[in-house]
Amino acid sequence: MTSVVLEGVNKIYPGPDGRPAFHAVKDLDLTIEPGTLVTLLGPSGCGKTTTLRMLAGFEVPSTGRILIDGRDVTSTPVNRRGIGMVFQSYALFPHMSVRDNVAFGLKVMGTPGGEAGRKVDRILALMHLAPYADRAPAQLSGGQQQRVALARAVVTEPRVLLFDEPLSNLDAQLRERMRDELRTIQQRLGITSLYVTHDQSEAMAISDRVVVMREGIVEQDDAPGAIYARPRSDFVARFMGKANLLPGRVESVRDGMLEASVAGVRISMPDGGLGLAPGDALDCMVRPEQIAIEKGGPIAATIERVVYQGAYAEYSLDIGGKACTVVDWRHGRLFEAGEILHLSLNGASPWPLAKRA
Ligand SMILES: Nc1ncnc2c1ncn2[C@@H]1O[C@H](COP(=O)(O)OP(=O)(O)OP(=O)(O)O)[C@@H](O)[C@H]1O
Repeated sequence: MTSVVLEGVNKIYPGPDGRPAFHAVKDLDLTIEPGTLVTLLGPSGCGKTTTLRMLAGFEVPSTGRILIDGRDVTSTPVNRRGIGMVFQSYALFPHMSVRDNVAFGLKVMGTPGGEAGRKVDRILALMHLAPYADRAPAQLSGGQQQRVALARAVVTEPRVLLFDEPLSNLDAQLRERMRDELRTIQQRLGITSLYVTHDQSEAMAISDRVVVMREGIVEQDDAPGAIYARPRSDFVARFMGKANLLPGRVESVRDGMLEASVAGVRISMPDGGLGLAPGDALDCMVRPEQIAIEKGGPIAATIERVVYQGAYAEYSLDIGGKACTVVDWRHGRLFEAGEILHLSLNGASPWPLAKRA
């Protein structure tokens, strides 16, 4: 299995006059361990696609190196990097059958007919595409077309697979199914992969590691669970889902844990490496699903807005002038705007986000 390393990579795009104009990727260090899938996640324009295109070979880094299996490929042409790609637009050949689309890369590589046929058949079966082998792409659904695009990318046994928002053209339900299929295939074949998306739930579901980018800089590079539970910045906390930032004050710090008074309740949490000391003010992050609505709970909150979501209800609350969101699926009835709820942080895993002045 293949490793990928981007080392001190910068990309500065030239302006119309040819002079350096836009710093799209800044001092990027990124390692993709063999067989794993790493996702670049971030808002539009943060440099995800530029990074992917540099790894593919479509863009040349302004400075820095790209290594595949320890070999410097920074100036190796696209077709010699052993990379397979899956895009948002499936980019299938419309006049060719599914089988010929999938076989195309093998043909270009000069794989002998018999061997190519066997490889194509194996991939078509693996991807449940065998019944459609003789159809044209236009006779397939969007999901099936994307599966053909994936089959075409993996049949040549690339060392690295790149995905650029591959599911964006699919409707929500199909997107979820394809996401799971894609992950299963990637893991089964053990192909080292880089995946680009701006959808946080897709990133969480599919990745071994998530790299959150903002304005060309890596904000955090971590396992999905760690990024969600222990974000390193306000930006990451909010990008990964709804986050309540509750003000508090540090009471004590010991052995990597701190005790703080948050919304009038004493709770303990990791110190988050923030160098906090007793008396410091802090912002403490608590995810909405970690706050329990509980009779006799110590925090009183007024409901401002209710959004019913079927499986759960989302409540926008006011806690002494501070906005807070809670989700609830335990109670049979919906609470209403204006009602007072009592909340408990028992069972929550709060996380200190920032020291406040
Ligand atoms: N060829 C180019 N010349 C100049 N600037 C560019 C060029 N390509 C991209 N950029 C700029 O670089 C920044 C990063 O672009 P990039 O496509 O990598 O972002 P992205 O995170 O993939 O965004 P999106 O999710 O919208 O695709 C953007 O501000 C973009 O305008």
